[in-house]
Amino acid sequence: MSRADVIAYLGPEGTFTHQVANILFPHHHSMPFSNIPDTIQAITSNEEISYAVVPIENGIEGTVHVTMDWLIHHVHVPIQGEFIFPIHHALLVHPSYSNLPLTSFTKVLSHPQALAQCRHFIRDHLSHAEMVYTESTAHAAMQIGQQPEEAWLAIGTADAARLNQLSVYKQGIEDYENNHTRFMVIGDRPVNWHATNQNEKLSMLLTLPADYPGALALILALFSRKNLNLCYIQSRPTKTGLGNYFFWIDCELPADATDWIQVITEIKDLQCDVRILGAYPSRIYDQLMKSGDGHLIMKPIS
Ligand SMILES: O=C(O)C(=O)Cc1ccccc1
Repeated sequence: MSRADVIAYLGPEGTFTHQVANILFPHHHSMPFSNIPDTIQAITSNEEISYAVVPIENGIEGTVHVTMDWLIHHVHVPIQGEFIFPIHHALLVHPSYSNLPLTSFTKVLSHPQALAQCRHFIRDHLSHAEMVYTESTAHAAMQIGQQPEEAWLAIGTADAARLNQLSVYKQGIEDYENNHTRFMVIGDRPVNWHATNQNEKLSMLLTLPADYPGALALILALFSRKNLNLCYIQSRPTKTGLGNYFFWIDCELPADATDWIQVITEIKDLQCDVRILGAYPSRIYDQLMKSGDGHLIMKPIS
């Protein structure tokens, strides 16, 4: 199998990331990894893997810190694309317990992001149950499927219910209706998403010079001067000491944007360290279209 054939995703089968990998790469083989660091690391450690798909940000719970930190500190492989996907959580149960009231369940298992996105539901209906964090939602589904003697619940996808012979106790338990997660595609080669302009977003990591009052404000003004729209900014610890941060910044790149290279030069002139994390296309699930063979494909941008 050649390097370009396999997509790494946060597994096991039936995770949200698996759904995204199938939509983005319908003709590729995919391979599950048991946690986010292993999924990202697979790009450098496993020759078969050409891209890794991982969640990075959610509209309710915010940044997936482990993804961001792994890309900052451990694997220097560029971002090649982003995909925004709607997230609807289902409450999953072993079929023998599907008629029990919620008060009978002693544990609710899921990925920390999923539990956090359903916090209101859990507070209102499952405050008596112990919350158990798992590496992924499908991992939680698998665990309750393997322990039929326990009255436990999992939060995850309806796919995970089917794959683990579970029932859906309740659908759509996320706290807010408009729940989307941003997934990143990491790899060494650009993706081919039928775009006329491949680079629509730019991600970078900045380290501000020490003792330079107003450095961040000056940098943000440089983007503004070139009319580059910032869409995300997040500070993350450098892990070298309290108070030391990297700034992860995303900006939009309009079709005619050539100014960004100049902005980077100007940022560096302020004694700032800049690492480009990727210049890449961004796609939204709701704007996909069906191809001739029934697969969802990326619409060409106009
Ligand atoms: O655990 C999963 O299914 C994942 O793909 C991670 C995740 C968890 C919750 C929302 C979006 C992605």
